[in-house]
Amino acid sequence: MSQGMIRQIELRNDGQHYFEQQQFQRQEQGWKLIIGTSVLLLTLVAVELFWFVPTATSSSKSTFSGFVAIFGAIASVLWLVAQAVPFKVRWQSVSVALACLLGGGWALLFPLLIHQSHFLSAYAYSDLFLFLSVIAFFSYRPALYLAVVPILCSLLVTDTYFGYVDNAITFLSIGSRFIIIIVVRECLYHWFHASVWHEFEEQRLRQELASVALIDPVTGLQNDKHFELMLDREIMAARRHNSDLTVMMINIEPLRLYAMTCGHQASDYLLKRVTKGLRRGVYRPRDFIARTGSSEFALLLPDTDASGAEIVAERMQRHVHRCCDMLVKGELEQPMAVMISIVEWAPNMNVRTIRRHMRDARSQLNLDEPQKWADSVSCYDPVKYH
Ligand SMILES: Nc1nc2c(ncn2[C@@H]2O[C@H](COP(=O)(O)OP(=O)(O)OP(=O)(O)O)[C@@H](O)[C@H]2O)c(=O)[nH]1
Repeated sequence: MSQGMIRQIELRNDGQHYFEQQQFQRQEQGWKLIIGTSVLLLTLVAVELFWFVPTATSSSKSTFSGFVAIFGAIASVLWLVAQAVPFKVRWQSVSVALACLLGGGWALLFPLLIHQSHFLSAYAYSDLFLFLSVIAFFSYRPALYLAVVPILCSLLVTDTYFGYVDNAITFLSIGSRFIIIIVVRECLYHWFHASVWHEFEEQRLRQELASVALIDPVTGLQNDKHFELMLDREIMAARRHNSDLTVMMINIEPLRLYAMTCGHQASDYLLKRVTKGLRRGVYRPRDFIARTGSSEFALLLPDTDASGAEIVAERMQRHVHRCCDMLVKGELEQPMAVMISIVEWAPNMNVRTIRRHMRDARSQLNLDEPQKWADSVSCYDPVKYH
């Protein structure tokens, strides 16, 4: 879960990119829907033509069979090509090709069947195909129009040519179908757009919350939870590369006394000054500082042994004093004390043992006795302690 969370934070998409991704996915579902619809409708036509229409001539049956064979073969080849090309190309050019083929195929089949067998169910099937094309291709306008316009034209041509209904009514019905297609497409598109943006915002918020949950709100440093994640990561890296790793624990007093005397606002300000001092004390980008308790900080120093860590510790003490001494002296009798314990990692240590050593090192500092507070840098030796 922890690795996943970090990866999620790193993966910051912008909204437009996320929207396009969703459109690609929607398009892929659309092809499946429209191919399934075509197969179903052709099966229905076949069943009706071969078993239920007495007027069906043998030439119309063979026209239909030949047509289905050619149509099916082209659609299958196109589908196979679609699987081989990159997703983005597939989404646009293959959608257009597939829509053109399916719409054109229906538009051609439809007048042929009516002409040869007076197969009037074709009207209902064409309307069903129109309706499902709108649902399938609404997220990509060119594909939608290439699927529906040929069928609308063939309805118009068939009716006008064969004179099934009055011309004016034909134009009116085709026009109204077209208006319905545009309106339904716009509604679906706006609904899709709104829901994708809503989802994106939700995802962004979740990422933000996850990152906030790893940061201490007062100092802006990473918190104890994040420190543990990083400690785990750095232990794995040190083990893999056979390199040094040092963990430093920094207790700063009298932070609690300062908070009790001067209030929380002043104490927050002092904490920010302490943070500034700590940040100035480290130079390497991989060094990781966290606030692990109310007056306790921890520092991870990859590729650094205990003697290197001592150099960093003394530098940190200097910077913290420079940033905070004036502030503390003005309010308290007690001088500022920066007490640092260093734990050097050894290959037999994991997060739990390091944590335990950190606790032991802390207990050696006599933090409960203010008269003993003074600047110190000590290297914790687990062997000596136990
Ligand atoms: N992790 C870490 N180690 C440091 C830092 N500064 C000093 N050290 C350690 O102290 C040793 C001696 O430090 P320096 O006297 O500055 O010499 P250096 O080798 O030029 O240090 P770098 O420029 O940090 O490589 C280094 O080899 C490190 O082990 C620091 O900011 N971060």
